[in-house]
Amino acid sequence: MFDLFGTKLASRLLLGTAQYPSPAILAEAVKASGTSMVTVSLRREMAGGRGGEQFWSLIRSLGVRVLPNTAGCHSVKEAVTTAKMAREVFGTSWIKLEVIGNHDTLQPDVFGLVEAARILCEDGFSVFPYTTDDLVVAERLLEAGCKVLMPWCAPIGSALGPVNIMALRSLRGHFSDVPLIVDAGLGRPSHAAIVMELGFDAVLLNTAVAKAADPVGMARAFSKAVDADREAYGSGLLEPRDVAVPSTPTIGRAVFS
Ligand SMILES: CC(=O)[C@@H](O)[C@H](O)COP(=O)(O)O
Repeated sequence: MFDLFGTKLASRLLLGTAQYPSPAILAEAVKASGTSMVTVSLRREMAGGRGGEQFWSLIRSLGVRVLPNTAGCHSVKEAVTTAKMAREVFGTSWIKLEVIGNHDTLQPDVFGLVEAARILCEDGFSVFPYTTDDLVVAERLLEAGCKVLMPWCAPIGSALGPVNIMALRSLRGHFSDVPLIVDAGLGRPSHAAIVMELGFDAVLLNTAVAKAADPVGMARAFSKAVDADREAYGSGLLEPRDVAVPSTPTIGRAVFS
């Protein structure tokens, strides 16, 4: 069980809902993933007119928690306004906060992110900030009132996997009591396995499942990797070493005369 703001989530895999080949495949992938929470972009779906309404009813029918996000927002004002609209539409004060700072890398504007996070936390939101793996930014977000952090492991949609393991390990080491969810850049189940073995609490991903040849199979594969490597982390992984250590006993050798 994964505890977030006093809410218990059965799965440590969070799933995005964009870019699936069809609504039916999205629904099947969500089921196969066993996820307890999906994220939806308020701006993208509201722009969809009637299609948007159908999308909302599909999401509601999945029976999982919804984490609205501010994807597509490039300023503090846009992000704060979108978060407030999401609170009304979904009846939740949980918000995945994105303030994009660069068009090419889609990396967060960390200055705007901290400012928007402060405004929303003061307004009673539970803010899930999509951030970089920068330690100082993480400290500022916590000071702003965030109780959970969502660092990227690589740019959104890149499928590169964890490109800076040292930074991720450092975040985990510094914030042992803060729920840490890797968000964005995961391309394969083995990438999710790596971050779960580092002790991250959960992962959020979208593109790797939605754009797979078989999104349903890939959702299931990610789910297994997340579960397996959370259990591995909790079971005490061996530290690698440079020297050989015999794994069979060296006493009681047979004596030949
Ligand atoms: C779905 C969502 O919120 C994305 O912004 C998220 O960051 C996922 O990234 P990937 O598509 O790289 O998994």
